[in-house]
Amino acid sequence: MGFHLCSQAFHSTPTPTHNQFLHSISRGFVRTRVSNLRAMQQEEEPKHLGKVRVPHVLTVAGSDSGAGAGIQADLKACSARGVYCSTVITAVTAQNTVGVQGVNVVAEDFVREQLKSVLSDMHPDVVKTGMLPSPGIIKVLCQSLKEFQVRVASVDNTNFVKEALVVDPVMVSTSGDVLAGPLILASFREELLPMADIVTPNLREASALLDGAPLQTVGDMRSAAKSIHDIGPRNVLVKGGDLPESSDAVDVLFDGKEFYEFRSTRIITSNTHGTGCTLASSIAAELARGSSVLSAVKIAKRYVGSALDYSKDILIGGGRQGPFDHLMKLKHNALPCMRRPFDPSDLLMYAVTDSRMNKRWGRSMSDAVKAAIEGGATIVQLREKDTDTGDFLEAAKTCLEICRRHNVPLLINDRIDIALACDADGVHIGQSDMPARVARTILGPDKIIGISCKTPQQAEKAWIDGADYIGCGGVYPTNTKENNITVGLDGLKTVCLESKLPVVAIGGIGISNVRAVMELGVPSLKGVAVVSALFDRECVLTESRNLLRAIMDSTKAVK
Ligand SMILES: Nc1ncnc2c1ncn2[C@@H]1O[C@H](COP(=O)(O)OP(=O)(O)OP(=O)(O)O)[C@@H](O)[C@H]1O
Ligand SMILES: Cc1ncc(CO)c(N)n1
Ligand SMILES: [Mg+2]
Repeated sequence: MGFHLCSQAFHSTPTPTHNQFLHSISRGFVRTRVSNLRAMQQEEEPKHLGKVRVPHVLTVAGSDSGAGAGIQADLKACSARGVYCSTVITAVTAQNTVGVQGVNVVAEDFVREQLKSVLSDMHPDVVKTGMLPSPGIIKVLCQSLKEFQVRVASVDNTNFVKEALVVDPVMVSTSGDVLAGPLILASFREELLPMADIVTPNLREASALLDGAPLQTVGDMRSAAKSIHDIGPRNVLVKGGDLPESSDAVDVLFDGKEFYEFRSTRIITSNTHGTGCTLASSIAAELARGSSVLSAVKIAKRYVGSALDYSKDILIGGGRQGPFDHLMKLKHNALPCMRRPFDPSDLLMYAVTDSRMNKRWGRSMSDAVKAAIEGGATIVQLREKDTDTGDFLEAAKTCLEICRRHNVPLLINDRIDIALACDADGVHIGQSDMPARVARTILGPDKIIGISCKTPQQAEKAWIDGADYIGCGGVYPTNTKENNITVGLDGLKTVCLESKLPVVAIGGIGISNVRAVMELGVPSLKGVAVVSALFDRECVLTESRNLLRAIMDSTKAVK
């Protein structure tokens, strides 16, 4: 009740919006005129100065308690595509991987109130509809769209356009559950479809919208698309996810003139719950970002295919049809050995690989890594300057398995692409590589970033840019790096004293001089990084054991 009292504020006539402005202008000028208007609004309202308007989809759909389809799928798909998503909920379903156990329809007046709240204030670029459980709710929706003058701009397949209406005529899900009965067919046909820029029925829904004859071939999908187009929507996409005996997942688009077939390899998986909602909301997201219908469908289909492929082997629920992972993140976090946060003491004995040395001694990258870890390496960096990218990636995946088994972090030198592709724990970058701040944005908040620094100024910048540690050197002359200036023990000490980040010393360090380095005794100095001392030797395991002992002895001596 409290909410209803508060909502009084909304009951005044809405102020003129850019929708009303758009209403008065002709097709084709939409893009420029919208931006002019936005500029005008920003001039009038200084509070908008310096702010950016983000692409925005409003979804009008049902909630799925299992969160694979419906509103939840729409939110995740839009977020994955970098688009804001507001939500008007039409029904709450009790649903899981087994099926739909119950449906609670939201009162028409309250659907109207939600629509008013969003449309009077937030101006979405695209409205996408999903489950509309009653003819009354469809009526309310169509009235609100008209009242707030949504969908007054036109979409054609060449211009960039905003303000589109995407209708996913949810009736029967892939699991066979009926989400909206035949009563709503007439409302779809008579009221909503004629307003739609694109409608996206699956096979059963396309058949229900027509004469009920089942669709069994791509030819049937084409004729259905054409007949549904006659009802009024500008574009029809008939989805073939459920086409029997098809090795491809084929969707057919008809724009009133041409047919387009979108084919992708069918992913063999039972995690397909919500593919339809996801496809429609990602089409809406791409339209909101300014794509044409054709490229929106192409990108959305590619996105659904990648998410299904990524999610093939995830297990959620015990039913026939599981959800998939829209953000493509879950699997990484579920590996048998959970990743732990970076701990500066990981820097104690830091092993850096070198492909030329491994070649010289006839060992693979993964054999070298395994021996170093078994000898006590506390962190590993793959530094492969002359290995082909494909081979590097495969070797990195193998090394990562070894590292995870031993709970040792694995970093990649320079190659952020390789680190992302194999989901390594982080990267180590130099002063002339990708700027650390950009690397942090790409890699996200969790990955470890280390930066090579020779001066206190560089160490300060590394801290500001969000690095986790710095590597300081060369401490001694080394031949693993050409033209490298040697900073010496004094240079190392100066940087360590100033650095707010933990430091690992690097450059020409081995069993003979490690004591001199560790005996500097500066608290930020956490360990030594070594290349030749481990890998340019006959037995990596023995060298690692001996070096670790020397490091431990010298740290004890300091204490
Ligand atoms: N196994 C699969 N592999 C690849 N793409 C698929 C697969 N299943 C569905 N798709 C694609 O997913 C999109 C949605 O199609 P689908 O026919 O499954 O919709 P839907 O039945 O409305 O979905 P749902 O009811 O499960 O939400 C289409 O682009 C389709 O080609
Ligand atoms: C709430 C809801 N909307 C749509 C679908 C279609 O998959 C579903 N299963 N549940
Ligand atoms: Mg399906």
